[in-house]
Amino acid sequence: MTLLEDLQFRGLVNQSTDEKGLAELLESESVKLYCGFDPSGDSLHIGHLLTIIMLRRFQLAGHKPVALVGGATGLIGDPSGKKAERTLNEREVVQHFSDKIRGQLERHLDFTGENKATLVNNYDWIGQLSVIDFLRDVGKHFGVNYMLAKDSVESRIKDGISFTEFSYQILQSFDFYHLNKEAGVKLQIGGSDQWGNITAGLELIRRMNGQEEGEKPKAFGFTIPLVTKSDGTKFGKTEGNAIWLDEEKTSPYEFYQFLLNTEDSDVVKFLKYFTFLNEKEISELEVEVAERAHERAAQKRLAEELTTFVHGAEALQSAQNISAALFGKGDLKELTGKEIKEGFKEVPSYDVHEEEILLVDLLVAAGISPSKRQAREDITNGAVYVNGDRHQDLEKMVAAEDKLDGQFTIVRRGKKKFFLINWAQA
Ligand SMILES: N[C@@H](Cc1ccc(O)cc1)C(=O)O
Repeated sequence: MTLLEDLQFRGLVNQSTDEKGLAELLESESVKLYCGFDPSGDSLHIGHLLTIIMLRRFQLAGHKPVALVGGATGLIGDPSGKKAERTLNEREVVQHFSDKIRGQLERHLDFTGENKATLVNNYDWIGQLSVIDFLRDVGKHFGVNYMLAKDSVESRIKDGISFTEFSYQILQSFDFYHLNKEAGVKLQIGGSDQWGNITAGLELIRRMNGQEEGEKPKAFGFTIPLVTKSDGTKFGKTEGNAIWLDEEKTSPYEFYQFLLNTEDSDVVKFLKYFTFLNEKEISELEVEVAERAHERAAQKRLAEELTTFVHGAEALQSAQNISAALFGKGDLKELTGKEIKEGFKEVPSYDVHEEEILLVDLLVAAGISPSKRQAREDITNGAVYVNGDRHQDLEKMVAAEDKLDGQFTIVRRGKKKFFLINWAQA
């Protein structure tokens, strides 16, 4: 299978310029391709992951990915796919975001070997551009009508768009021209909302090179589809929060659980999009979904592959330990302090300042049982677990031997109400 055939199989081809020409090019040489990431936040999210993985796919097929950090374009703001004008971030903030994004790209791409990835920042060339040069040398090639007809602009005319965001497409076009001329980049890829900016860049390359319309193109554009879910809700969010690649913002455990919870109706598509499993492996998992959906083999594989890709094998192991301890046969007492913190981030917690405390008193103080009477009843009924062990003794003291990692005790009431007890350092 050629790279493009593989991408077709995965459903990853949204739009492409001159598909036949591109197919020929990709089969005949090692092609430099780029994708840009604007620093509009301090982390990339799971939506960006698809384009990062795309760069990897090209790289594995022998091509050379260039990841661009939009140090300059991030100061302007891409109107593509946005319903309203953005507020500009301070320069220092964009600088800080750029550093973060660059670090993430460095983690997820491969910078070794013959067709190693490279990183660039468009501030390095756009930052130098004088307004006179920009308007004379670049702006002259853009017709205002052409610019107005782009979706990103057209959809905003009614509610208003600043000259700043209106001009964004010229900057991204200039990047493509610059990278084509200076580094031999022949292909730009991006999400489906980037089609307008990418084709504007191709037009600029053609004009700057004095080519006629219809002449053999010097460069190509390619977009991947927007990730959609069968239930119509937005992909990449849980309870309104985005799934970030930064482990401080979304822990590997949360990331793992997010993928594990993929619907049966989406999981095969996501395996195709996000993993490097081949056609045969994917169709085997497809059979699993159809015949033994409750075992969630496909979801497990998806979660494993992606957690490893983003956070590494050790983090996957941790995420699985936490999941087992919380939902399965795992042992809470085997968890490290870090794993406990990750796994119990969302459960109610309570700080104890004493060295030890009577279990009955703890249940009341921490609000686990509503009254002392109820607390006694809960214990004698066998509804109370300390670190996974049931305790029915009303005299039970929670003390040193119940402190996990010297710091935590996990109390459970009933089937799945967890509470985290923090032993405050004396
Ligand atoms: N406009 C792209 C990012 C980008 C920036 C500069 C480029 O040259 C290319 C792409 C986005 O918002 O996702």
